Amino acid sequence: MELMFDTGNISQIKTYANVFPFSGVTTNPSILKKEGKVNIWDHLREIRNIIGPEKSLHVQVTTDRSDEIIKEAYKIVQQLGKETYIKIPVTIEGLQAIQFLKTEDFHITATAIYTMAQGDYAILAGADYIAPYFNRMENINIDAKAVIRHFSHVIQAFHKETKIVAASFKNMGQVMSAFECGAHSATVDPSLLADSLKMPAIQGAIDRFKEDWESVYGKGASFLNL
Ligand SMILES: O=P(O)(O)OC[C@H]1O[C@](O)(CO)[C@@H](O)[C@@H]1O
Repeated sequence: MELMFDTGNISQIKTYANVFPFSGVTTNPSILKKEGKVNIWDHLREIRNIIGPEKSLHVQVTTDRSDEIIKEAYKIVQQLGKETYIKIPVTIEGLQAIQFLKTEDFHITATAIYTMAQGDYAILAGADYIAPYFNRMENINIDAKAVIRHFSHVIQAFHKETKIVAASFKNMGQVMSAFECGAHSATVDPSLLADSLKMPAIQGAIDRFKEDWESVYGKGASFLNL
């Protein structure tokens, strides 16, 4: 089970990097748009520096033709390191690029996945991760859970190495459902993760512990001053 941060925001990554046990950072052009017209290589290098060498960084290509996608992949690894995951939408051109890049030992995250067929092609092409779009599938009445269960079954039944990084979440219920259906990983906006710890019931329980403790040992008492 893995959690990834679905953000390109430096301060958000810094804030939550020491809070959540995360495995990597995923970006796409829409996520990076939110940062404005930054120097993109400096920005992505800074993300890499913050998360360190062990965690994965997923960067999406911005072109459509397979030859351009391949060139972009080379440029991305030249700028950010060979361990960078190249995110490629599963289209005819994208699939062609994925197959080629796997022969060159690139790390690939196949993305923009709405259907079982798209994911299956990417698994067969040797993608390291496939990213099914949970919320976007639900928005158009595709059964996201069935799609993820299908990928999980295919990967296990045919002994494939591909991992499912479920993506496009609008609430934590969707994230938990994705894991229950067999996703290995989920990429989530860190503020959604933080919100899941801010429930009034959690704070209520903590307040009660404090109240009980202080009723015996006095206000402000803790193991530090007893
Ligand atoms: O529907 P949304 O929130 O735009 O999400 C699209 C998803 O696509 C991805 O690019 C897939 O990895 C994620 O970064 C993102 O979660």
